[in-house]
Amino acid sequence: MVYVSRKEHFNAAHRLFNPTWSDEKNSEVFGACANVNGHGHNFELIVTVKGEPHPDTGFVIDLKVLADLVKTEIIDKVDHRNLNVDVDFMRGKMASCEVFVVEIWKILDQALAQITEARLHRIRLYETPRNYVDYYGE
Ligand SMILES: Nc1nc2c(c(=O)[nH]1)N=C([C@H](O)[C@H](O)COP(=O)(O)OP(=O)(O)OP(=O)(O)O)CN2
Repeated sequence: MVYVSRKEHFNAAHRLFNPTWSDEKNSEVFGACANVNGHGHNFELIVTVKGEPHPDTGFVIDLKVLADLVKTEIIDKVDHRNLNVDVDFMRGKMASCEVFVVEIWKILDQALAQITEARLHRIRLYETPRNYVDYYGE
């Protein structure tokens, strides 16, 4: 089994708040991340796919194919957007990295299954250079 990864970059804004809570409680729990007009991040998304190298190509997946898939399925939908208001698959959800990475997984897992036998292994999402989350589909 070989693990192949592609890293992409995007900018997006979000606001962390729970609409069922008061402004005071949101500020208490989320601090400045609950500010009404949101805040932005330079995200890094690392998508790792696993599989056996194909005997003819030596590829688990053509990295150009993986790059195009991540771009069309995710980056084009989130880059320079507000996750709370502009991104269909995040509408009505908490815009935390944890929730975001699970939604990204659902989309990529389904899209990959249509083009290859290689499987999604991990999605790593950096929100800042020091904060990141990993999701393995479990
Ligand atoms: N479990 C989570 N905690 C937090 C999330 C999240 O998505 N999941 N998000 C945030 C904020 O959106 C943001 O990431 C906070 O940034 P900040 O604290 O400024 O982090 P930095 O790495 O830029 O700065 P440090 O000073 O190094 O912490 C908050 N929590």
